[in-house]
Amino acid sequence: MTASNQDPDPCATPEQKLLSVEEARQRILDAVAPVTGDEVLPLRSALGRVLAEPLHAGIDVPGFANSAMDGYAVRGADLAPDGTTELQLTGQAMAGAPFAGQVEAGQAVRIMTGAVLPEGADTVVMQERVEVDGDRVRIGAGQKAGANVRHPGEDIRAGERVLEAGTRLLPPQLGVIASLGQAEARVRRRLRVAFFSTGDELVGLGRPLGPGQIYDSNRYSLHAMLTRLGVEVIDLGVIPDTREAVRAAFTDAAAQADAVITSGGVSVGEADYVKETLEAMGEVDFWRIAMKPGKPLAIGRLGGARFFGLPGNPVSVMATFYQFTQPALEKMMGTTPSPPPLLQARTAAPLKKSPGRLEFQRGWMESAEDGGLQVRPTGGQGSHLMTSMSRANCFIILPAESNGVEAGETVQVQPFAGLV
Ligand SMILES: Nc1nc2c(c(=O)[nH]1)N[C@H]1C(S)=C(S)[C@@H](COP(=O)(O)OP(=O)(O)OC[C@H]3O[C@@H](n4cnc5c(N)ncnc54)[C@H](O)[C@@H]3O)O[C@H]1N2
Ligand code: MOO
Repeated sequence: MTASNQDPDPCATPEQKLLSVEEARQRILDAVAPVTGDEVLPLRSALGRVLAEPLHAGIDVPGFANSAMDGYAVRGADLAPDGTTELQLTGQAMAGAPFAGQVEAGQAVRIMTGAVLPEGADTVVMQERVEVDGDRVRIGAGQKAGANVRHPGEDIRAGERVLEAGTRLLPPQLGVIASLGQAEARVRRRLRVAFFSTGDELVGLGRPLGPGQIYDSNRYSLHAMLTRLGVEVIDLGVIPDTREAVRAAFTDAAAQADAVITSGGVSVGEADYVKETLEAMGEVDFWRIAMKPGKPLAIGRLGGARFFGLPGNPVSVMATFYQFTQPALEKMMGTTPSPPPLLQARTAAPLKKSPGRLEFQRGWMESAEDGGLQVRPTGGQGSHLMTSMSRANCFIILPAESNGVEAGETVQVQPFAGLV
């Protein structure tokens, strides 16, 4: 927090009231609703989809009492509390091939993990605790009656509501549904999201750059974020900067999508056709948010579709998508937005910041030697500098009023990714 950290914020406009990130997120969430429509899908096609109705169990899981260990099924009452117990081996129970008889007093049955617990037995002694000599089984002292048995319905009871409507079907949920023997799930229809880029400086990949031109990279990061979110991606390409082309693109997008996303053209620059067309065709608000990157944002409606006009700078696109668009799209998909948890980490390097806007700096967090979390910035923090984003695994979130952080101070971090 030295004076040298207080570089002036080039985007600071103190005369204007900026919306807080929290207020903007809440307003956007309040404005959207889940889309209607569902379909039945085989489980293998349902990854990432949202359950349209609660899922009830048709069977108990486990369906029968079974062994948690490879060992010997016995009657607990036979186990001598202080000495060795000697029993007679009378058969075997394999997973999928139950023992047909009954375990009587003084008897034991060889049993494998997952095999049905034979009638009469209520306990499994793991084989490491047992000596076998022909058909004699000797069990050491200290084995507990009732041990190593998995009970019917211990995980799921028939009739129970196992998953709520709105649950995202990820690997654990698909595993649970499969354990119930259900081959299909009723899920919400896929959300349709159209997006395109505008700007005469933008060139598609693989073409040579003319003077003042840049490659259209935002459409690729947007495509990737939308694909990971699990929506139907409608990529309308780069739209030329003419009134007719922009109008046609918006009409096309609104006709086929639930949400339309653009990047660029939402700040105070010379009026381009995006702003003009939006105002003519829909209801759109241009907001200024107290965050960096990502101050300007256009939010509204275009025909039946929701509109998200993200700022053009490449890091701003990603930061505003993660903070605003993703939660809104998740709500439209019928699920509850689940932002990554906010963690505390010690910064390994000083972090520059001017007071004014909440900042989402890009960082790399990892476990420190003392077991805590440590984070360091990944490079230049300008909203046009994508390499610092590409080397990061988290945002370092610095409060609006902060004027920088010294190495060793604790900061808030938000990881980019969870487990698949
Ligand atoms: N006088 C002011 N100027 C700016 C302000 C301000 O408050 N007053 N805000 C700045 C901030 S913050 C941002 S963010 C940008 C946002 O501007 P726009 O959303 O209008 O975006 P553009 O001007 O169209 O583009 C900004 C920047 O991003 C590049 N860009 C645009 N599209 C793409 C794309 N598809 N792929 C890669 N890069 C793209 C574009 O070339 C510009 O460099 O405004 C500041 N200015
Ligand atoms: O806020 Mo802008 O999005 O810094 O570049």
